[in-house]
Amino acid sequence: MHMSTAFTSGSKHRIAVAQLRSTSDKFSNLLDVARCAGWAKRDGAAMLFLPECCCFLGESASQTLEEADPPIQDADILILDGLRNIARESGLWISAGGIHVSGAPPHDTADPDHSRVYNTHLIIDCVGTVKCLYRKIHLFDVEIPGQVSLRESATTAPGKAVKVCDSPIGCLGVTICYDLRFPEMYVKLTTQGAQILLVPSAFTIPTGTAHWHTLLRARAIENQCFVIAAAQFGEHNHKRESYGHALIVDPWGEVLADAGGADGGGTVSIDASNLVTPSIMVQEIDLDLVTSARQRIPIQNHRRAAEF
Ligand SMILES: O=C(O)CNC(=O)[C@H](CS)NC(=O)CCC(=O)C(=O)O
Repeated sequence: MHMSTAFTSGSKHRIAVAQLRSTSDKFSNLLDVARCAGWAKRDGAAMLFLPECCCFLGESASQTLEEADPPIQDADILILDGLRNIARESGLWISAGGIHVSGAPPHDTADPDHSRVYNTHLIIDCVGTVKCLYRKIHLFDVEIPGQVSLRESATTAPGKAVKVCDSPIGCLGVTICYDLRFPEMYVKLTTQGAQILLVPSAFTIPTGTAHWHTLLRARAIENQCFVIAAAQFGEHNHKRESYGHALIVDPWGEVLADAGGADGGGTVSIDASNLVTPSIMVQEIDLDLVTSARQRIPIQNHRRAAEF
């Protein structure tokens, strides 16, 4: 079992959670990330959380494949180097909720030219070292007629390993977006010591409107963890728009901060017309709330899954 928090001193930590409108312009996206890091540092945060597609959101499958970062061990990596430099310069730890990394196996091994990417969530420390690399396991292949049509597996190969990562703010359970709908994954992460579940996302508007808050609060309540969900918001290109509502939920299920969306509803902005990207929400979280939620209702001791 992975026990947490060699680094944490005290139970209270300031975090910054970003809401971005990323496009296929990597330099502009990295500038937005750098601005967020500057604000997070100014406001005394220890760690910055970025959404899925934080540095690139493609306009087509072929563009996503062509523009992916090369595998992590290679030298010249535009996005990873940019993120590392931002972490070093700001002294922040960074959760980069999703970047595309090439080198994944093709759909069809008989067609090796058609390779794919891994949708990769990196945890980078304050000196620029990659502390954790998680490859998205559940891929969003969903067709809701007239509303949503996305086939992530056309560009992306699934990962196979769940990951927890120690950090200065606690033990992180590292996931991405659509993983949110698979609760067994979060139980596993919590059993491995996670205190804070990360769900960086680029949710669609119809599915976000119907499910986002409920699913995030459920994962927080049933695992008695904080949930941090950085988010994409707004129009990325003529085909793609995201729901927004970057969220911070405490282990009792209370929404501590909500960045809002086109439907309003945020705790930070008064109304939807005030929403800007990039933006961050800075919030203090207290890990004692994890302990107290687990003392109040000892779910972990009552689990009987092995018996049925
Ligand atoms: O473009 C990329 O490569 C990044 N990947 C995404 O944006 C992914 C797959 S298309 N989006 C989701 O998983 C949305 C899930 C969702 O909206 C839900 O579960 O309802």
